[in-house]
Amino acid sequence: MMAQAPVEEEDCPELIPIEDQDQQEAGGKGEVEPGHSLKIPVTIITGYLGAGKTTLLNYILTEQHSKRIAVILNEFGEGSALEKSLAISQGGELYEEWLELRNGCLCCSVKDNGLKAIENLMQKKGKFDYILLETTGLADPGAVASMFWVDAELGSDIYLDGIVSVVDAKYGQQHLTEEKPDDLINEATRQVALADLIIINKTDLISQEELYKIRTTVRSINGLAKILETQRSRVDLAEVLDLHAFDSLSGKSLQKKLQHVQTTHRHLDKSIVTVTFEIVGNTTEENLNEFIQNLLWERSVKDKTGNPMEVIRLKGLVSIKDRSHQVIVQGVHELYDLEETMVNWKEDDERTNRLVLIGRNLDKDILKEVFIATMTEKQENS
Ligand SMILES: Nc1nc2c(ncn2[C@@H]2O[C@H](COP(=O)(O)OP(=O)(O)OP(=O)(O)O)[C@@H](O)[C@H]2O)c(=O)[nH]1
Ligand SMILES: [Zn+2]
Repeated sequence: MMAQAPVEEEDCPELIPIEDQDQQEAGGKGEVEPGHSLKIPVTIITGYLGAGKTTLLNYILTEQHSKRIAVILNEFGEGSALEKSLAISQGGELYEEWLELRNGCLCCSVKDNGLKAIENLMQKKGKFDYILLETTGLADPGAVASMFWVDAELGSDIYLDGIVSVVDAKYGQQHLTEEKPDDLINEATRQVALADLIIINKTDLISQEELYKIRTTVRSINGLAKILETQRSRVDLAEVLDLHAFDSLSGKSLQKKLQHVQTTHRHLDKSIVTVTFEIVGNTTEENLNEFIQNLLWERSVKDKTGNPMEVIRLKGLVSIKDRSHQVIVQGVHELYDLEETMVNWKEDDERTNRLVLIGRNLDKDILKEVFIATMTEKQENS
């Protein structure tokens, strides 16, 4: 599975074992559940060709001195290249090591091998504190994300922290509106739709008006992600790292965010949009699973003209009957996950379900109806 390039041992400093205790106390802020901090976050950095992904990586590596970061340049989907370059920063130093991954199929076979390769590397070199993964400009980050989004029960040492999407301020508009054959969603749009954080980079190259335009386009696709504007991908690292976008730790912040989701009405039926709704009451785990599976797996939920709704990303906080805590719902492509948050419903709280869906052919009214129907149907039965 794993092959090393000839130049290795002499050039590469060995990683020093982490002083677990100190590290956790320094970085943990006490809000991390036990066990969780032992896992290593992976941030996926995506964005169209030349948008500024590598610039962002380099910026993070030079700014960040307290963490040992492994950088993975992911060439999935680029020809038949099986080798992945891996650079590890230790106090700013960079060195390279080649990993060979079999990546015949993007979604499935890479999944295990990719993780295994990183885990092997950790065994050999000691643990990293953080993993940054740059996808190619044409990658579908959803496929890459599913590779890392594995259940805690599977015992992986790694967890998906967030998806960061870099948008080229100058050419982004063009990339995002490009039409693909066969009604496919273009890569740039998919990358924006899936992002937890969007960085509009190269703002030095455009006017205020153009900036407004690209920001509006980005926002209309993804109404949930935070948007930053940068030159040379210079960002506040706290905005990029440790987002916990995929786990229950984001429960509190998501609650706030969900109240400020921006949704736009667009007439182009092919466009990717963000839809959000809130329904008062309780659902059950069974109902909720059914609702999500109908959307993501069966594709049986249709819009007014009979087109199946296509969901790229799904997020929500829901109230499940007889559960004291709010439950977070996460979906990327066909993968989804329900997880109890640490936020509990107070006695006099009104129990509600707030969902955000990003995708195409999404009709809010129909979605609401379907959600409500599933709730009441089962209530009658029980
Ligand atoms: N003018 C300007 N140029 C930038 C900025 N950020 C990055 N660049 C330049 O844009 C080019 C592409 O940047 P990269 O960071 O390599 O972009 P990338 O997304 O990693 O590109 P690929 O991996 O090839 O898809 C480089 O020449 C950068 O120096 C910026 O804010 N303004
Ligand atoms: Zn790059």
